[in-house]
Amino acid sequence: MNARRGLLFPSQAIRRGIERRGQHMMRTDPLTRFRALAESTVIKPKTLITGSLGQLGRGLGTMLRFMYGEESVVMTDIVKCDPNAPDVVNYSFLDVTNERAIEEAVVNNNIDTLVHFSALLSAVGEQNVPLAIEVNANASNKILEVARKHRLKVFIPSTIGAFGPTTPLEMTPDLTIQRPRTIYGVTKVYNELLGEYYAERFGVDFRCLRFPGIISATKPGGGTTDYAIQIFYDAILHGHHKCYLEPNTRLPMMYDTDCMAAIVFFLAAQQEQLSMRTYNVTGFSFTPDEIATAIRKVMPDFKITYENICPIRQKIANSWPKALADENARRDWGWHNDFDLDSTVQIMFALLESQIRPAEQTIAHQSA
Ligand SMILES: NC(=O)C1=CN([C@@H]2O[C@H](COP(=O)(O)OP(=O)(O)OC[C@H]3O[C@@H](n4cnc5c(N)ncnc54)[C@H](O)[C@@H]3O)[C@@H](O)[C@H]2O)C=CC1
Ligand SMILES: CC(=O)[C@H](N)C(=O)O
Repeated sequence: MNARRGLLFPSQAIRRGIERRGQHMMRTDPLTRFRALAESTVIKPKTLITGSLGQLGRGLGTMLRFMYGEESVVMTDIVKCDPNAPDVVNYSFLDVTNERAIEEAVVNNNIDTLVHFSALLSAVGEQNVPLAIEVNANASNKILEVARKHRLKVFIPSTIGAFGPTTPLEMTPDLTIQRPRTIYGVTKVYNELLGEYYAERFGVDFRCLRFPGIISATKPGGGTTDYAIQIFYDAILHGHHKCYLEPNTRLPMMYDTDCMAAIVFFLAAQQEQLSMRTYNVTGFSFTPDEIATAIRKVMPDFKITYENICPIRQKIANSWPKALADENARRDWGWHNDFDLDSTVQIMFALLESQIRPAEQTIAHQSA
């Protein structure tokens, strides 16, 4: 499940991704929105990202650099980073289970905003429950304490995994039953409640978005929605994806750039605009059968088969919302998504073709 570690990673930088995203965005205009937001921000944020070498961290680091400059981001994680990785800047080791180390990084870098991405996702969390509690819950106590002491804005993402089988699963609202049955979900509900408590009790500017599965041209970290990324790698490399979920499993998803937009626009919103601290945001919903149909519009011979259903991930997926209601985010701070399923398929093919094909050509050249 930790497939990202040994597999293709976006090599020729996110720079190329940003350019391509930019071309694509000209149609829908978010790049202009990002620029306009940056230009209208008088005091540029200085952000420390934990778990920044994961699926979401590199993209956010790139977006923040693009908006606020090279020195606006400090990227941290516990894994070794390729010194030539063009999408990683100002990188240092930071284990979020160590409160003193978090505090030192904040003080030494004059940080005003913490984005806390470190986590074990839903499937890997089930394989190591004590570690999931340590990283997903106990580390959040430390992050919030540092935020309280140093008066930081703090963003901790939540997830559709914070809901469970007793939640109304069609158009799930912000406030509803939350009885998740995974350790991932339990710790995410804890984060939501603890952050809201710190906001109320100590005035910490805590902000949280419940994301659906995020689709990006970066390898995923061991979740239930990972198939919706792996399917593109498999399509390009093999023309065939063996899906671990059943064909009619409907889940909400969102394209990467919309996820980054949600974070930067939510963080830039004035506190008075926010009627809540934890909002749902979403893109679009589909089943494995439906994404396969969308891929066939680009690759008519693409095949999907359902030979290796994963009982753990299937059970988790069955307990998650099929679609999220996000009208509160839309109303309060102007959230909207720009990407639908078809535009996500198009941009994923464009980005992954440029990652994978040159790598294949290099290998062919070396072995000739
Ligand atoms: N990717 C998705 O579809 C979604 C992600 N989220 C949330 O967004 C956040 C980021 O997710 P991803 O980037 O996908 O996760 P990921 O699994 O790709 O990355 C997590 C990172 O945390 C790091 N980490 C683990 N233990 C650590 C420790 N002790 N100290 C510091 N870093 C540590 C890992 O090395 C890894 O790079 C997570 O909180 C996740 O719950 C929420 C909903 C959807
Ligand atoms: C939706 C998520 O939180 C994540 N992608 C997972 O599947 O665990």
